Amino acid sequence: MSAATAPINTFTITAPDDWHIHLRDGQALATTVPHAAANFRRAICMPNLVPPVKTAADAIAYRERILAQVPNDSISQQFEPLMTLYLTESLTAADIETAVDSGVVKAVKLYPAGATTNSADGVTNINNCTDVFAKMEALGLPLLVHGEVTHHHIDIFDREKRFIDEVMVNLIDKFPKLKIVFEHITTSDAADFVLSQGKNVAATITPQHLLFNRNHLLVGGIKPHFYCLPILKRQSHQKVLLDVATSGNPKFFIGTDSAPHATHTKENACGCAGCYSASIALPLYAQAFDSVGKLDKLEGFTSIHGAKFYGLPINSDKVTLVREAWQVPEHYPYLDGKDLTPLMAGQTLDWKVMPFNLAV
Ligand SMILES: NC(=O)N[C@@H](CC(=O)O)C(=O)O
Ligand SMILES: [Zn+2]
Ligand SMILES: [Zn+2]
Repeated sequence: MSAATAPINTFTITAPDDWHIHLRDGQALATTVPHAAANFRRAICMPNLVPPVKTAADAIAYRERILAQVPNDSISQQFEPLMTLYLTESLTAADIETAVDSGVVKAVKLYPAGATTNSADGVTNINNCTDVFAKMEALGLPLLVHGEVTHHHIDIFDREKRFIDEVMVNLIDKFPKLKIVFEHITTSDAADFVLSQGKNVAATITPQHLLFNRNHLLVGGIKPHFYCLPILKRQSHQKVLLDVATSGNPKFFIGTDSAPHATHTKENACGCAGCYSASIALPLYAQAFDSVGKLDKLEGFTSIHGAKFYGLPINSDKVTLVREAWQVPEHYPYLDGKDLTPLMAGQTLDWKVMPFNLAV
């Protein structure tokens, strides 16, 4: 075999961040924070707690609860939780100023009411948020969007596309300079839409939407651990997501959407939406990029593009990935005597993050 075709077996990249994670609260933090802190230097922490993170004061208090669970080792100690506010129709422009002044709030999250887990307090009429959007646009505070319409008559597989047509287009029309992250995009429509917009519009992509499609969820029996929102789409969409993620375009970056739900709430007649991936996300992304021969584009996606979009410095330290097969744990302890089943539980992955013991 010539040197040019020899597979890469170990490589080192700038330490990654996660621009979309759910750490939950209370006892859940004892499981989720060590995984996040071992694998990411910074993480945008989603505000869909019960009750949600609605004010700068809530965000400051939540940040302290997260920091209290960061392990003592030198890698984890670098972990910086970046906080978000949950957009409600009662949030005001003054609240946005307070949030920016706090220094801990880095974005505001828009959940259409009823679109996903803990979104009941979200936005019903986006026109009630114009003052908030104007202030965010003026101050450069990003709006993070769960982009799905919620009308009962719209097919679940069409909800992202309909959101683009019915909401995103108008939003950008009214606030052309607003920084927007279209979170966890799942369709070629969303990828094309982001590509067609200016630099202020970017997108996160989860590992599951790069590696899987709806066949993985539904063929040969229903697989609740592949169920998340927005739902996995057909393979043609997966392919486009993989194309844009591995293209080197800075509009697309990591956002694991790691979203823990206790095993019994997913393996259930009415199973919760969300895949837990914080402990395995980097190997999963490596696997996805490797599958199309684009490992050289991984670092931009995991460690550079997001920081630049948020106007934050690039991490100065590095992580090493090694090509070595290992088995994902069947579960992790979670909450009081419950457990948490990660994505790919019991399956073999090709890549390990070093130091391995810390990461998983
Ligand atoms: N992605 C999911 O399926 N679930 C997330 C919510 C979200 O990000 O939409 C959760 O909080 O469980
Ligand atoms: Zn979401
Ligand atoms: Zn999410």
